[in-house]
Amino acid sequence: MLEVKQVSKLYENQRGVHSIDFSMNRGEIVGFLGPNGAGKTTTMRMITGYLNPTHGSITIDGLSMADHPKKARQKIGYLPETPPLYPEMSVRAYLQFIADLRGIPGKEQKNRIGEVIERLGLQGRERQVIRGLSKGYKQRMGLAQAILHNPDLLVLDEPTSGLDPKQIIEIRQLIRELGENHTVLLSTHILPEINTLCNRVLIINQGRIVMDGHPDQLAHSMGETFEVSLEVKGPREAVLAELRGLPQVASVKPLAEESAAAAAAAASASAAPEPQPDADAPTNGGGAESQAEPEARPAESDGAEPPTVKVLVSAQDRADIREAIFYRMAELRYPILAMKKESLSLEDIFLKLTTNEPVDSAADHSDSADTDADDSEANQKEVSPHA
Ligand SMILES: Nc1ncnc2c1ncn2[C@@H]1O[C@H](COP(=O)(O)OP(=O)(O)OP(=O)(O)O)[C@@H](O)[C@H]1O
Repeated sequence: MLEVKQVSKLYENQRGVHSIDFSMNRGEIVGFLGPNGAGKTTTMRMITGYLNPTHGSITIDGLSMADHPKKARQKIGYLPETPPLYPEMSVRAYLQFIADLRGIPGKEQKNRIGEVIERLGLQGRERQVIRGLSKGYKQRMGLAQAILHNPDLLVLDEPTSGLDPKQIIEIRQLIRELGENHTVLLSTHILPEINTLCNRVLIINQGRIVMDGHPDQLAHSMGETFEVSLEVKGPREAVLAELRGLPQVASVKPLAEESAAAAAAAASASAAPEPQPDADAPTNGGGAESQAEPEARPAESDGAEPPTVKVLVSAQDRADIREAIFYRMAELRYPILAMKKESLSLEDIFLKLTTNEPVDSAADHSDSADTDADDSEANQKEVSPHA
C-alpha cells in the first residue's frame, strides 16, 4: 500500500530525516512513535505530498508521489496536528467545500457527506458553526475531511493530542473503526495509544527508524530475558536458597523495597538464627485443607508471621520457570502471595532506543500495578522527550 524507500529530507540546519525505509500493507494500523523533533511530522508531510524529499521515493498503491502527485494524493487522507478547519463555516458547508475541492462528483456529494457525518457522530450538528464546536468535535471534523474522499491510506498526526480523557476514548474508538476499512499511519507521543490501537510500531529517533515490529515482539527481539517477580511468605534465606537451586534459574535478586525491608529485619532478628526449611515437608501442594502445621514455617512457632520475600527471578535461555517455582514453594509450604511474568514495557523499549539510559526492567517492578494501569484507555502517560 505504501512504500517509503531510502527517503531523506535535509533542512538547512542538516536536521530532518535520513534514509527512512519502510512499507505498509493494506489493513495495517501502524503507530509512529518518537520523541520531539525525531522526524515524525517531516515523514508524514512527505508521505502526504506536502513536502518533497531531498532523496528517495514514496509510492502509494503503486503510484509515485513524485511522478503522479495528484493521483497519489487522492489515495491519502491526512489529519495534520492542527485540523485544517474554517471556523466561520458550518459543519455541512465545510464538508461541502472539501468535497468540491477533492473533486467528488456533485451527485455523489450528498450521500458521501451524509455517510461521513453519521460515521463521525456529527448528526444534529450539521448547521453548527465550527468555531463553536468542542475540541473533540473539531478533531472529528478533522477526521471527517480526511476520510471524505474515501482514501485507502489515512495519515494521522497526533490525533488525540490536547483532548480530554473522554474525547481520547471516543477518537480512539473512531480510529479503530476507521482501521477496519483503511490503512492507518498515526503518530503519537502516548505509548498506551500504540498498545490499544496498533498492530505494528515504528520508532524513529534523530531522523532514523530504530525499530519496526509488533508491540509485543519488540521486547523479545531486544534480547529480553524471562523474568518473574515473586512475593513469597517464608524464611528469607531459605526462600532465596531454594529459588537459586531450581533448574534453569539464572539469578534471584531482591527487589528494591525488599532489600531495605530485609536489612531492617536482619538487624532486628540477628539474635534468633534463621531456621532452615524442611525438605521433607508434606507435598500436598500446600492446600488450605491440610491440618498439620509444617515444620518448614518455624517463624509461626513463636507466634510471629514469617517475612514476605520479594525477589526478581531470571531464567536461563528464556525458560518459563513459573511452574517449577510454584511447585517447589508449595512443597515447602511457603505461600506465593504474588507471581508476575515481567517484560519490557513499550516505554522501557522506547527509552532504551531513544536515550542512552540503561533500562533495568526490575526497576519498574515494584510498581508494576501502575504499569498495568497504562493500558487504561484514558491514560495519558506521555514519553518525556529526550531527543
Ligand atoms: N521547516 C524546517 N526547517 C528547518 N528544520 C526543520 C523544519 N521542520 C522540522 N525541522 C527539524 O527537523 C527535525 C524533525 O522535525 P519534525 O517536526 O519532523 O519532528 P517531530 O518528530 O514531528 O517532532 P514533534 O513530536 O515535536 O512534532 C527537527 O530537528 C526539527 O527542528
